[in-house]
Amino acid sequence: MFRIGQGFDVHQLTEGRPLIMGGITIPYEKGLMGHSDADVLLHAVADACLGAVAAGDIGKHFPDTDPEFKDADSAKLLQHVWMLVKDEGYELGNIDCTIIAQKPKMAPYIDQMRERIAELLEADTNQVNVKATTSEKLGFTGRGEGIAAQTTVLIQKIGV
Ligand SMILES: Nc1ccn([C@@H]2O[C@H](COP(=O)(O)O)[C@@H](O)[C@H]2O)c(=O)n1
Ligand SMILES: C[C@@]1(CO)OP(=O)(O)OP(=O)(O)OC[C@H]1O
Repeated sequence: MFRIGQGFDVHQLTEGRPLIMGGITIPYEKGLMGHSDADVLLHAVADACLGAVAAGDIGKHFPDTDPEFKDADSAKLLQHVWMLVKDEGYELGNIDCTIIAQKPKMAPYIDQMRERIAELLEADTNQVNVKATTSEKLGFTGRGEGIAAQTTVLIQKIGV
């Protein structure tokens, strides 16, 4: 049995914060603003996983009004989400992610992100794809005001 989920997230770029994408810190003059570490890619992955098991979204599980999640490591949030998926009896089929960012260039860091996401989802790197696109200087991503990420995940029932 298969289930599919999709996730989408946006965070604003600001000075004075590290840029963390897919669990990897990327050298850049700005970082993403948020209650947590604002890892927009891991948030989209977590939302896709929650969607696949009809378990709501990360705001429901980790409210941004809760001081416990202030500056939270999004990798830890995703590990918690993945435990919920596993508890339902599923493993990863595959996951495909898109980062929408005018800058910085993500290409040099894509494989590290794939490896980290695979580790968090207890899967092989070849089950994880991460890609990046600009929005051709259009809209908030194109103006460099923020970064968006979207994800589609397929999970499959273990042993079926
Ligand atoms: N932040 C980004 C955006 C894009 N890339 C890579 O560049 C390719 C071309 O991007 P277009 O938006 O012009 O289609 C894209 O396919 C990515 O490989 C990137 O590394 N980082
Ligand atoms: C992750 C959480 C919780 O710290 O906060 P943010 O980092 O602001 O992220 P967002 O994607 O806006 O929503 C989920 C939040 O509840």
